Amino acid sequence: MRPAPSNPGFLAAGIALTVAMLLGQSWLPPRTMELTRPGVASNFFLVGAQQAVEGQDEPPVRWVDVDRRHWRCHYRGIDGRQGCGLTFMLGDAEKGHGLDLSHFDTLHMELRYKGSSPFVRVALRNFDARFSKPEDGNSARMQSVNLRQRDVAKPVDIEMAELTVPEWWMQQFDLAREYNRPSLENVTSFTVDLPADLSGHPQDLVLRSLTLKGEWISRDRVYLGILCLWLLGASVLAMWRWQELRQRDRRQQREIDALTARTRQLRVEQDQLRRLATIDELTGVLNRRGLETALDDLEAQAETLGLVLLDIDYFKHINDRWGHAAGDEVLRRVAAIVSANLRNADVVGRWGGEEFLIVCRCRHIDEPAALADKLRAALAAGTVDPKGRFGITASFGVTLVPPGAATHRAFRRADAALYRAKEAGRNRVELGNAQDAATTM
Ligand SMILES: Nc1nc2c(ncn2[C@@H]2O[C@H](COP(=O)(O)OP(=O)(O)OP(=O)(O)O)[C@@H](O)[C@H]2O)c(=O)[nH]1
Repeated sequence: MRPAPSNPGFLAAGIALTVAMLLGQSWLPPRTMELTRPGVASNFFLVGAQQAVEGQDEPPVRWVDVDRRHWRCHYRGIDGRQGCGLTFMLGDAEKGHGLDLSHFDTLHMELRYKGSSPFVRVALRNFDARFSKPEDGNSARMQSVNLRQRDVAKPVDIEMAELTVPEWWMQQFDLAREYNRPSLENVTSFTVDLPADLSGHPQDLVLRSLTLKGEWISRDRVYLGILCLWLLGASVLAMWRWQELRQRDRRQQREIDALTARTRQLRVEQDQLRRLATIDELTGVLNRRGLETALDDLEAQAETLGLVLLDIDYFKHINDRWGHAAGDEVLRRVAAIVSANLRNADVVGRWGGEEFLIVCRCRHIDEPAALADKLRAALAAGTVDPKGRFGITASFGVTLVPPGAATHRAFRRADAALYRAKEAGRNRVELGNAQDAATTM
């Protein structure tokens, strides 16, 4: 996954985009629609009496030059308000289908007017399917603005928001208020006319241009777009960061798991090494280091201990006669027979060569002495050669370690007793000095 963009980078990009959107909106050329251009309006025609009147050469309302949209009105002998205007039909007005002009803001008009009307009216009709009827052109909502004659002397921009629904139209149709709001979504006609009593005065009008202007994208939409962009950007950034954090979290979790597994493995290996360092590889019982550690622990508990030193008789002879491998096997068997005859709390280890040391908690020398004799009998009776070619015996030196006494001195006594057992003919148990025999708890 690519890294998330930095906050300052994101901010700079957002600001640049915002400025570009605002400038782009104001630099965009305006959206225009020239209503007088051929083909834009579906039709256009004059409004007013266009029939010749008896005794007059010309009709009251007539074209002077239709291509230049130049017309004249002159009502003679007819009082009251008379029509004098030009109407453009938009869309398919007969079916009630007009044009949506809601995106236009202004109407630019160039009109040359000479006449007596103080006002020029600009009006459009919006067909509203809720109440307008195609067969009644007047039922399309009238929306108009009156411009003073001097205001149209030069080109004029009319805001579409200036259009209002005239009172006479509201009264005529008597609709609920919400139907009387101006709207430009379905405009069916556009009219420029004179809202005054024109009788007796000639009116001369040339509509040079009538242009609708608007923005391609309204400022409100640009603001909304900018807001959406910021929200989108912030959401994307937040998601990105969240993903990043999740991935970092997973990565760290994996590292922690790997470290935990490695630590566990190291602990196992350490235990194995510690065990190997204190275990005799050949026999599986403690080695001398293991025995010394066990003795230290037992010594610290300040209890009376019995030491039994075991030495296989004529072991050299076995090696010489049956080979070193047979000697190794004897050592393994002796360790197994001894271990099988001990209590859980007793400790056995190989002190060196063919010599084993047994340590047990006891109250009297009789106890280790009895244990030594039991082992002596077990070894003498046991099968130490798998092929049954020979048997073995062992000699024992037994002594006590009183609470708080040093084991190395006691060990010397046990060794001396073992020596005496060997001297006395082997396959024997000898106790340490007379002091041992007398020691009790
Ligand atoms: N196979 C084998 N032999 C060993 C091992 N360690 C020591 N020995 C042998 O044990 C023999 C001990 O011989 P000695 O000290 O003379 O004792 P012994 O033959 O048992 O005679 P006594 O103790 O007097 O009865 C030596 O030949 C050593 O080489 C071992 O791990 N494996």
